[in-house]
Amino acid sequence: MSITTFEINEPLDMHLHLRDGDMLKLVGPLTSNTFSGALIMPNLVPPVTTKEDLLAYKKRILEACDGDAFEPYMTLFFKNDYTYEFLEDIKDDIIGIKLYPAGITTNSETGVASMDVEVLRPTLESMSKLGIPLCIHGETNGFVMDREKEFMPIYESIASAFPDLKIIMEHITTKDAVELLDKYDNLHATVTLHHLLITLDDVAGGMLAPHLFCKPIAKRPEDRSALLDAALKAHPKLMFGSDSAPHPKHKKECCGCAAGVFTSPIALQVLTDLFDKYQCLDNLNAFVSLNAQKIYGKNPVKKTIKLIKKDFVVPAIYEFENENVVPMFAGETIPWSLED
Ligand SMILES: NC(=O)N[C@@H](CC(=O)O)C(=O)O
Ligand SMILES: [Zn+2]
Ligand SMILES: [Zn+2]
Repeated sequence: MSITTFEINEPLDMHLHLRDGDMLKLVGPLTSNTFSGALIMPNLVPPVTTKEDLLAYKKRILEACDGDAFEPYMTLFFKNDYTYEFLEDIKDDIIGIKLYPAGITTNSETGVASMDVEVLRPTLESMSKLGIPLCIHGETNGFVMDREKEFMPIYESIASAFPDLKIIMEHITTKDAVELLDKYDNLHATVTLHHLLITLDDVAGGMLAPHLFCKPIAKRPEDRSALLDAALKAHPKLMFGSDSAPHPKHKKECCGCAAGVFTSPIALQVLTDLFDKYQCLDNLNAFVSLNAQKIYGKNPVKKTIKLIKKDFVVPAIYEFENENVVPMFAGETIPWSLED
């Protein structure tokens, strides 16, 4: 008999871009009304690098998510000159520190210039001692389809040099990254919804699909299958991280399209559909909450989201004041809805 209702407890999105200003006011509630918590990326302009900015940003997020039982797990933008004292002082306000190689993705210009372990050693040593997890956007600046694969030796060098440092390979897109997960105890990963669904063909195989363009770019069918296998069995070192990355419509539908797929408002419905199709709904709560709770040692606010197998027509666009954003599956019908 086919399942027609499903419950997700304490859903967590462990990789999320909420932006700021009106965009934050637009997208914040689209996460906070369904998720218990989310790991908030620090790539604002300028990036979040001080305690003052971090706490002020957290306050703006909580205001935007008006009254929802929701916890933003804050991250700091990695700089190689953070002192031990600074990190010790901020450690209880953050869930981790996000490292971007300079210029590799949206608003990462002030990221690190070198991924050499010796160059990064002082900061990583402090983080390791203080128990602060390191989240990484793992791409080189090589050929676009090879950037993540080429980053694997860098993950290996950091994982082996700092065995006590918790490392999260963010938004993995390749079979290589899935395989690396099992090689080092201290390596974990997030995977997005869109990378479980699409390949490069969906982005550029026919008419160009700017709303599916993101970093890292979607890869090959064998990569998608490896990611999907790991997600469907709720591999214990893998967590859901939507990487929902809103950009206004005019920045997506133009020459020089910004990278990022906006999935927050449809993520839980489409994940339910996907896990249902493969008869793996029993593993969905682990993938979307329990694994992250264990990896990060968090005890999220109680929230049960009820889904029903009923068509939902995804809005063509979400708007607030002067901001707007086009979601994945805009204008399409998806088979699962949130219960009203
Ligand atoms: N994923 C993306 O394509 N874009 C993200 C940045 C990132 O997560 O790399 C963004 O902030 O827009
Ligand atoms: Zn990234
Ligand atoms: Zn991201």
